[in-house]
Amino acid sequence: MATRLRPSSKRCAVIGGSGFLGRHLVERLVDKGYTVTVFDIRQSYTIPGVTFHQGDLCDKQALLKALQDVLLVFHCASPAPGSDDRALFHRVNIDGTRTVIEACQEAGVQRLVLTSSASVVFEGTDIKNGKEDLPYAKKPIDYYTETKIQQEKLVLNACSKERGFLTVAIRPHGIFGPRDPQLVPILVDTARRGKMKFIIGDGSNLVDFTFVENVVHGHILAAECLKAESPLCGQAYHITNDEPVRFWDFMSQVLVGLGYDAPRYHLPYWLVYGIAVLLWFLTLLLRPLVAIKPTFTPMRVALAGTHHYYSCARAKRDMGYQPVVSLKEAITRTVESYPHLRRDVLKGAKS
Ligand SMILES: NC(=O)C1=CN([C@@H]2O[C@H](COP(=O)(O)OP(=O)(O)OC[C@H]3O[C@@H](n4cnc5c(N)ncnc54)[C@H](O)[C@@H]3O)[C@@H](O)[C@H]2O)C=CC1
Ligand SMILES: CC(C)=CCC[C@@H](C)[C@H]1CC[C@H]2C3=C(CC[C@]12C)[C@@]1(C)CCC(=O)C[C@@H]1CC3
Repeated sequence: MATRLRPSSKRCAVIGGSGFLGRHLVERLVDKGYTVTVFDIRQSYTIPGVTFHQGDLCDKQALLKALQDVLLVFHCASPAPGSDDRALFHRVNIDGTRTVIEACQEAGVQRLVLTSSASVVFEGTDIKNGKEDLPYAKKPIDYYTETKIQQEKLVLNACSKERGFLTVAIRPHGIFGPRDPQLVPILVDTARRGKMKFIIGDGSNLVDFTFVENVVHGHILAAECLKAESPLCGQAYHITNDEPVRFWDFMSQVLVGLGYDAPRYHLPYWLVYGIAVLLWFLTLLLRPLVAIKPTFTPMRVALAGTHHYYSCARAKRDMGYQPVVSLKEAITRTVESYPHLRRDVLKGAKS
């Protein structure tokens, strides 16, 4: 008679494993000796030993196939925050997460680690050293964030010691690092279009930017500490670099590192915010006629002009979290990883 081997605790699945964070997570898990299955709607790379399942997380049957013999699941899939497709956010982040939970429970998964976001408590006004007990935003800054709130609630409420299904949510903030398709590319594109000359507000607002390897470290620690008797069950944890930095200093360091000028001229915060809101209304009105994507959305202006940094004391206390890469080293490594976005290289390519 064939005997079925017990699933190994070092076998895991990463839903969204083809994305920026997901791929870094997969690489670290492989380094640490995990056997990894990736589930994603696209496959963007190959790594020996990593199995890929291409599918939509809203498809329970496809998920069930990928989750066979898996005891630990990381869920870091989401549509990109820049999308304005509300139906897609709802379908993937809310309905899809419900499907992920059901599939995990049916497949006998024991631990689910969700990548949430620190922005679930952000309403566009200052947050200084915010703790996890801040209430969810009543008026989330955009629809993406609204669906991240619902997603986090679904995952945390599904935690059940009785059923042997444990869940935890990691709330990173401002993830950056090599291969990030958002932060540095948006910044460089804005600079190249001559729109990075201005500092919104007085430039003193502190923000968390978190190096991707620290976010990965937080996820793996959470997975390894998530046990029935641990305080992590059904809880959310901020994971940051624990080094809040002036938003405009961070932007300037990246820009100057890539050969661009740092922004210099100040504009009043409320003026820019007001213009962004007006532009947003205009794009809504004109949507049936033309699709415009403004650089200055209210959300981006709020992110650029307010304090938003979070305490990771809870993660330090409950899982012994400490960032593994300092902000200084993280910025250097990130800048070095984008040689193709350097001003001299892009200029050379044009001429
Ligand atoms: N990048 C950031 O600064 C922050 C990101 N987060 C969260 O971290 C997670 C990962 O973000 P990133 O790696 O930056 O995004 P990403 O866009 O690089 O990766 C997301 C992945 O999810 C996959 N995906 C999307 N819809 C899917 C579906 N229906 N079925 C299967 N796979 C699907 C995509 O193909 C992609 O590979 C997301 O949940 C995001 O909300 C939270 C805070 C900050
Ligand atoms: C800490 C945190 C949550 C960062 C989020 C990352 C992105 C939302 C930022 C990456 C590049 C930023 C950026 C702006 C806003 C925020 C980002 C998109 C501006 C549009 C703000 C207004 C400007 O003057 C230009 C900026 C370009 C870069």
